[in-house]
Amino acid sequence: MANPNSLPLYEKYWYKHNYKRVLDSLILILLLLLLGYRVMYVNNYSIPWFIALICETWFTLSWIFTISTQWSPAFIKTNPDRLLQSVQELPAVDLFVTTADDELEPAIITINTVLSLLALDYPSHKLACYVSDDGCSPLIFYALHKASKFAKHWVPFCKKYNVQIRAPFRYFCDDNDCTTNDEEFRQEWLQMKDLYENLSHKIDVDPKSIPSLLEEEFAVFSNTNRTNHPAIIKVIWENKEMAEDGLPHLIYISREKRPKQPHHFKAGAMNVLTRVSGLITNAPFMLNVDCDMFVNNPNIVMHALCILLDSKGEKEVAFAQCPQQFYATLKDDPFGNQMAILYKYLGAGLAGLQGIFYGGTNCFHRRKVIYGLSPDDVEKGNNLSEVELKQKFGTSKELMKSVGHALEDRTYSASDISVNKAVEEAIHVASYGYEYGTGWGKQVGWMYGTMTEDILTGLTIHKKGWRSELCTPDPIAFTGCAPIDGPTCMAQHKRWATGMLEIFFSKHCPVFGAIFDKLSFRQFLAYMWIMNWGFSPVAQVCYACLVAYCIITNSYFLPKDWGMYIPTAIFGIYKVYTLYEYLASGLSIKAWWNNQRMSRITPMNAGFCGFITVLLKLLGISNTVFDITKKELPPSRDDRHDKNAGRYTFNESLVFLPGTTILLLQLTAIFIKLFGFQPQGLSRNYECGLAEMLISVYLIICYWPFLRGLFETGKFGIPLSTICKGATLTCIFVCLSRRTISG
Ligand SMILES: O=c1ccn([C@@H]2O[C@H](COP(=O)(O)OP(=O)(O)O[C@H]3O[C@H](CO)[C@@H](O)[C@H](O)[C@H]3O)[C@@H](O)[C@H]2O)c(=O)[nH]1
Ligand SMILES: [Mn+2]
Repeated sequence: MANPNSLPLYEKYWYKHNYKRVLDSLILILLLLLLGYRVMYVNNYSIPWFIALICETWFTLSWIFTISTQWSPAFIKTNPDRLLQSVQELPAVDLFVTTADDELEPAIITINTVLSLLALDYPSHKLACYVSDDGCSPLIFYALHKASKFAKHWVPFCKKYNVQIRAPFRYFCDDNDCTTNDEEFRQEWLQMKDLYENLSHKIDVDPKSIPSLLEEEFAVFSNTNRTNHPAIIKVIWENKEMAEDGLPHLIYISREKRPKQPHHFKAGAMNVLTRVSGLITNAPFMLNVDCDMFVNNPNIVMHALCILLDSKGEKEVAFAQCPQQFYATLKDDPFGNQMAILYKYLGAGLAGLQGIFYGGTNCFHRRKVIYGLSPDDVEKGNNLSEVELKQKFGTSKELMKSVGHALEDRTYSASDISVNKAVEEAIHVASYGYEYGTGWGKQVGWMYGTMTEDILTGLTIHKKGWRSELCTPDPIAFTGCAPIDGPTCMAQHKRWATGMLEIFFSKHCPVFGAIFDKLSFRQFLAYMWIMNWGFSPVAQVCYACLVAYCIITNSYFLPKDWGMYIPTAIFGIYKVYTLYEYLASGLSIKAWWNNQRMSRITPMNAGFCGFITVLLKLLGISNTVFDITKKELPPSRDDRHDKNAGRYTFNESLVFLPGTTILLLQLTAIFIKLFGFQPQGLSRNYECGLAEMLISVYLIICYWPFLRGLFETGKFGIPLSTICKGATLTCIFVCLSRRTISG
């Protein structure tokens, strides 16, 4: 407990962005004006008019979500030096890492993340690292084994020389040579580099050869495969003496999986981690990271605890989320997925509301909040009866006891813990049947039913009235890898769009949260902003089709007289304004343009497919799955200058079909117009004008990577089958459009 009289452990400051408010409002006024104009003047009750009205109304709503979210940005400053004075004893923190596939998530990446966690600047006996492996991979287990041996040298080295980047692959990457005169350091540095290279060679093995390498340890992995195996929990390293400068416990967990039994993807893995750690260390705080997100600021636990242990924060703040940032990124953000501007404005905007969304990784949670406690319950403590505990948390007596402890803020003392004894019970709570009929995934833990368990879990917490904080120390807390190819970016975005819609069409919909629960109104609008990742693609696709339709049928949907100034002004102001934001953040014009064009490409392909996927799910035709994002080590120095780095790539996936179709449609429309194949005979006032043509050309420019893809082969080309499907859809569209006017 923090001393209530001490100085605040963190303070909040507000940005002054008056110019931004003026521009945001100006665009909103223009959008409303456009809607007004449409209703008053271009009102011809035609289909294009109606579709345009709906799309533009949606764009206006989207803009309201956006400006409300970024209206009052804030940031916080943490004071870790005050922390030690204000608490008697630092609390324990459990560290969770999830991995699920040793091919898409190479073992070397996972162990680097683990090593960076083991080397955190925090008393080691207060930390315990749990790695959940949903792939049940002996390779990951073997690599962790080897990594824990290396850690015995690595962790003291980092602490002795106060190394900042404690993931060895980044520390020893080829831009980072040892250039010091300190001979002792040089020697140790070289030795460490050698040890690390040795480690990476050792784990770079054929997974099939692992059994012989692990011998008796391997017995548990025999006859297992990733979808059919019992729970495996192995203590790889135990800090038996509970030494402050030793190594934290390191525990490997692969929860039980059986064919056809739902396992709820990452959320399921997180719940097993929560239960298993509850039995072993039961720390009041839990940090969770994805396997690629290593620690970039070794002091981060202290910063996060400033928020969570502050006398005010303790009562109000449920979790401290650090931004997702990326290392060794491609220059100028060619895939528009580095999210720098997003965090800067929308992240800060959320920080000024009820709080940042939970992002699935880089987040410090309070265990009791994950166990379902609301701010009102805090004073009361654990008021659950045994029956309720059993109903919510399952039948394990040991677990119920540990939950009771957590809810009452009573922590285990070091002597309570016998890691090996707890493992037996842990295997029980990691079995697939354990959750059956309990509250896991519904009332407590990470929430089920969506591909974006992070947003839903955060929403459930905010709905109870908790707040959250964005923790942005310098240097930044964690960095990970951003996808560097077209298909991976699309798959990731499609999953997000799908997940948002799954939440929206469930009983967890933020609308109910605002009406019946304690979601503040503007936080609700912020959640709508992110839910819109699933809806706005539909409006965008309709608009794009509408443009082509008008050109093909020689009709119009945009104003012809002075009214044309309204959309022109919206477009112009928006472009200049976003460009300014990029330049002011030190980003390039190219980065701005890449993001502009990707904000047309990604939603219209991945987002639109996400929408269709959810539609199919709602109709009961198919179910949604979590496609894991491929993680790659950053390219070496030579490959980085490869001229193809950052070029858009494609694969056979249907996710590229909407974009291909839209491009072909625009090309066909322009062709029809240029060669005069449009139907004639309408009065000039009703004909398709320049404006429709310009939008169509703009879309083609945005789709430049696809246009190139039409003529390329290999991974840079759009597969012929996708082109054929796109062409067929285009023909159907053109024929149907013509029908509407002749018929
Ligand atoms: O069945 C599964 C599937 C995934 N994971 C893990 O979940 C994490 C996130 O998966 P990833 O493929 O890296 O997804 P991203 O798109 O990079 O993840 C973002 O979006 C996810 C929600 O869609 C969040 O869970 C993540 O934290 C957030 O970083 C990884 O560590 C995986 O190993 C599992 O443990 N079990
Ligand atoms: Mn990721």
